[in-house]
Amino acid sequence: MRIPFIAGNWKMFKTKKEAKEFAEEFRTLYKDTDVRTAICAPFTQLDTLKEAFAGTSIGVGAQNVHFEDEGAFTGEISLPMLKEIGVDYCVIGHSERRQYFNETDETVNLKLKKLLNESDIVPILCVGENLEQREAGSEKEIVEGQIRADLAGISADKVASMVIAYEPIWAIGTGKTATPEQAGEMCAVIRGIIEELYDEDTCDRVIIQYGGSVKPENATEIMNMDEIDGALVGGASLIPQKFMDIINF
Ligand SMILES: O=C(CO)COP(=O)(O)O
Repeated sequence: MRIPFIAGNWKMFKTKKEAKEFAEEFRTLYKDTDVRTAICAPFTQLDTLKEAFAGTSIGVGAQNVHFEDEGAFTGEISLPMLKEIGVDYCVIGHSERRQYFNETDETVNLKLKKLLNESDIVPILCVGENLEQREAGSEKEIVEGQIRADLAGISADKVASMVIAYEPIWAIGTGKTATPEQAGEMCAVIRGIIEELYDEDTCDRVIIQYGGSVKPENATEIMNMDEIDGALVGGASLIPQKFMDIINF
C-alpha cells in the first residue's frame, strides 16, 4: 500500500522572511493527514523550515546536492551539509537543472547513489520529455532512457525507497497540465520500466508523482489515477492555502 505523497518545489522563490511567514500560516492550516507532505526549498531556507515544522510530520527537502563530500566546487552544496540540517528529501535531476545547469543522466546517477548509499534522505528523481519529444510521440522512449541511465547500478531495495516524479517539461509552469490520462499513462509506463528492470515488489513500492501545473482545481482528478501516488507542485506550493487544498485533494 503506497502512501500518497504531495511535495512542494519552491524552486528559486521565497526569502527567509517569506519562508517563515509561509511556515507560520501553513502550520495553522495543516492537520495531520494520511498524506505525506514536504516542501523542497532553496538551501538558505532549509534550516528555517526544519525549525518551523519541528514536531509536525511536514518534511523538508533540498533541490540539489553534489556527489562529492567536499572540494573545489564553487556554488555547490554537499551531502554532509544537508545531513547536518536534517533534510528529509532531495530533488534530483529536475528538468530546470538538466536544461540550465548541465545536469546529465550521469551526474543524476552519481547524486542518487550518493544519497541512497550514504544517507536516509529520500531522493525525488525527476524525469520527463519536452514538447518536441511529446509531439514526435517519443515520450516513452525518452523517459525510459532517462530512468535506465539514472538508476544504473542502483539496487532494488534502494529504488523501492525512492520517489520518481514524472514531469513533462511542456506542462511545467505553463498552466498546461497533462490530462490525468496522459499523466497516468506515463506513470504506468514508469512503473512498468521499474518492474522490468527490477521486480514486482520494487515496482509496487516505488512512489510515482506527477508534476506540471498541479493546482487545487485539478489535484483530485490527477490523484485519482491508479498509477499516480502523489504530486510535485511548483507554483501552487508557494501559497499556503493552495498547497493545503492540494494536500486535501
Ligand atoms: O516543476 C514543477 C515541480 O517540480 C512543476 O511546476 P509548476 O507546478 O509550477 O508547473
